[in-house]
Amino acid sequence: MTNPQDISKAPQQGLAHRMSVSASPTTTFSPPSSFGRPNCQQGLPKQLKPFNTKDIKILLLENVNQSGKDILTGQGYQVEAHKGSLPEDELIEKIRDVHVIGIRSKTKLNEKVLREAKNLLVVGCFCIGTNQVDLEFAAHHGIAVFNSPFANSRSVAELVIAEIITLARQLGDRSNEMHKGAWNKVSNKCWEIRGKTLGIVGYGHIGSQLSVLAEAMGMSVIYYDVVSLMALGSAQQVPTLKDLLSQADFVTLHVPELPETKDMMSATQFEQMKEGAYLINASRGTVVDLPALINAMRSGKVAGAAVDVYPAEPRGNGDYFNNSLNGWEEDIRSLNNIILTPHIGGSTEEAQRAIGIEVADALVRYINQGITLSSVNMPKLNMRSLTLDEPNHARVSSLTCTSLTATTATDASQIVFIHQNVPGVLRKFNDILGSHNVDRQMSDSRGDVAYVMADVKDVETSDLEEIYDSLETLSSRILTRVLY
Ligand SMILES: NC(=O)C1=CN([C@@H]2O[C@H](COP(=O)(O)OP(=O)(O)OC[C@H]3O[C@@H](n4cnc5c(N)ncnc54)[C@H](O)[C@@H]3O)[C@@H](O)[C@H]2O)C=CC1
Ligand SMILES: O=C(O)C(=O)COP(=O)(O)O
Repeated sequence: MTNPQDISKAPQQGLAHRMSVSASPTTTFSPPSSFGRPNCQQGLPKQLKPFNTKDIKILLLENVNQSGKDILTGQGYQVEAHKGSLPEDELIEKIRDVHVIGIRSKTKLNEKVLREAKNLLVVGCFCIGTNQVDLEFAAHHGIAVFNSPFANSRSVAELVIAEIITLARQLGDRSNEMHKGAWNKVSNKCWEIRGKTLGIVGYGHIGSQLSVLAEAMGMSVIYYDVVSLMALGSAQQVPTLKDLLSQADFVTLHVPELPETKDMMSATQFEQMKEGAYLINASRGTVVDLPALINAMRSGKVAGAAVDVYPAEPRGNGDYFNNSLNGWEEDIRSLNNIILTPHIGGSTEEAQRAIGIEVADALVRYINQGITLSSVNMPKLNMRSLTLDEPNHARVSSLTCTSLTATTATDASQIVFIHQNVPGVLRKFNDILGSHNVDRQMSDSRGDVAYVMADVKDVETSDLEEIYDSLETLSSRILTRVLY
């Protein structure tokens, strides 16, 4: 096993001493010795960076689970981890230097921040939602984004089940009263949930899982979604949100943050709800107009609510949460029968451990081998055989976590070229590679960004550098990487 080499200092050694970097305890990825110009922001100074695993700098924010950190440090990457998110100016300062950033739902990677991320190759969202990242800007600048699409779905669904009963029985209020020494035994407006109708808005991973659990407890389930989706059990899709609101005793929201879902529940929609119905929001804070919810609760139209997500959330634990953060005039905390939780829908040991593994594995596969299979903003490509690799992760999870591991099936050098999806690029790409032994090649596009990978056999480092330099001159180029 050779020590990783800094190619910018000793490029001639890259091929002769093929890298087999310290084997990760969790993966069998082909570790790269590689070079590329991760500085993909057009117009910015070029920067040659070696990508030996120990040179990869990773910034993890928002308390990413140890399972993920272990995988990343196991690869030899430099990992800096923070418990909370960072103020934007600090984030900008730090993101300039790193190749990889791992975040959860709070850190906003908007255009302003990403523009500064001159070395950034990839973003790992250690959560489901990716609304906090400007995905298009990232793709256009060669930054792949990965998430964990369903590892915390069950946790959210279980929380919602707990909240349905808690609201129906006013458990929050009774508990608060007891904490203050007040015995208040009431049955007025406390209900069983058996036979009641649950209206699910957004029948995706979470909504459909919830549907099954709710039916098991004797509820009738209706759902509204913008696409026609197969009903699980006896659930029924309704054609409009209004239909759902007029029939549901409990309304629960499971849509992503999108322009179309902003204030999806506002004064008009609260009016359309049944008298004394309940609202649960564990999706995104922007989906509910909270002042309108407060009015609906004060008028008695809405008998209770559970809110897990807010338009503006504190940066980390210990930070004060109050109205001024969101600019509401009325204090949501003064209402009866309202459960307020600090965005904990996906916060279980099981979910966080599974997310840590899934996203860290995706990052390793991308960094080391350019595999974009589960990316949310890049064409999905892989040229390596993937194997299900359970034992590697037994250490971090005894649950159902399996991991797709890329095997080192080739001794070829790999060229990764992210480019604008315009006519003629593949011809130019193949002209550049033409005189070499191209073992395998794959390409795909997603909108106006395209991705091509090629395995090239029996090439000298000097040839790879020439290929690299030639690709860099193409006007369509977004990012070139050479992994070997
Ligand atoms: N509170 C928490 O800790 C967590 C919150 N979330 C949030 O929950 C959201 C939903 O998660 P998943 O179920 O995994 O997403 P998903 O993508 O599997 O399902 C979302 C569903 O919403 C539907 N949809 C989109 N726009 C809609 C609209 N305007 N009207 C009606 N339906 C619409 C989609 O067609 C899809 O079926 C995530 O995007 C995330 O923001 C996710 C995990 C944890
Ligand atoms: O997975 C999601 O989208 C969530 O909202 C959970 O976010 P978190 O990882 O708890 O910040």
